[in-house]
Amino acid sequence: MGTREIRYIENCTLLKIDSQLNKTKLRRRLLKTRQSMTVQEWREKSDRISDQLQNSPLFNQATTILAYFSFRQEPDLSPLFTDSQRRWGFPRCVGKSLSWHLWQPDDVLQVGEYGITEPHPEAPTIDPTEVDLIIVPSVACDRQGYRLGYGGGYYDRLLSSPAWSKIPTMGVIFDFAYFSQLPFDNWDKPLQAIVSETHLFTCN
Ligand SMILES: Nc1nc2c(c(=O)[nH]1)N(C=O)[C@@H](CNc1ccc(C(=O)N[C@@H](CCC(=O)O)C(=O)O)cc1)CN2
Ligand SMILES: Nc1ncnc2c1ncn2[C@@H]1O[C@H](COP(=O)(O)OP(=O)(O)OP(=O)(O)O)[C@@H](O)[C@H]1O
Repeated sequence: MGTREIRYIENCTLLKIDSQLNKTKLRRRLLKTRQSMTVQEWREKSDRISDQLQNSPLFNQATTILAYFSFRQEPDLSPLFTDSQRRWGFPRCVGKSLSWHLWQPDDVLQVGEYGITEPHPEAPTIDPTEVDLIIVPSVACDRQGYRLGYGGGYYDRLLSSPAWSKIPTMGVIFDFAYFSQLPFDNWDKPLQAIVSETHLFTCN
């Protein structure tokens, strides 16, 4: 291999490390901002996000929706989960993957890995062919639909697998976490839409 190729590979490696460092720094800053919201501000903004969702065609056309239980002051969409016209699925962390289970109000919940609320492992599982929409919890999103998560790669892996990759995805954030451009890596898969308390963005 010539010097030029070696330099190219070194530069790619450096760019990759740099993007990871930037992601880590940005993640830390945004999580701090999110957790500095008062509970009242969090409740009000979360409810406005639920209203925005209910105005979106992707949401209105969906019967089976994958969502999440709010953790670390993520937008709390739980008022929507009582809508009995829809089927709601929630994730359990199983090793490096997510397993998806149906959940209805009054079904038992438990605390899983990372302290996140999860459905019971024996709750009925959901197959990707049944899913109309994946609501993706995000630390930040950008105009192109790129997303910053907690760094576990769970949604990156899910959305890169053929069975799941065709399902429409919608990122959920508060306005302060919307950017024109986030650092991204070659494994990141852009989202189709993003919802915040004031906007419903369709990504290119
Ligand atoms: N509400 C909710 N549920 C979710 C997700 C989410 O983003 N939100 N996930 C979306 O993926 C999965 C959980 N992913 C997570 C990944 C990492 C950490 C975490 O605490 N990481 C440590 C660093 C760990 C390390 O360095 O290895 C940290 O941030 O301190 C938490 C959740 C599944 N369930
Ligand atoms: N398709 C994939 N297959 C295998 N590993 C992957 C894949 N996508 C991402 N990863 C791994 O996951 C790790 C986390 O990636 P990244 O920092 O982009 O996470 P994130 O998007 O913030 O997290 P999450 O998806 O859990 O919310 C990376 O170390 C990466 O190597």
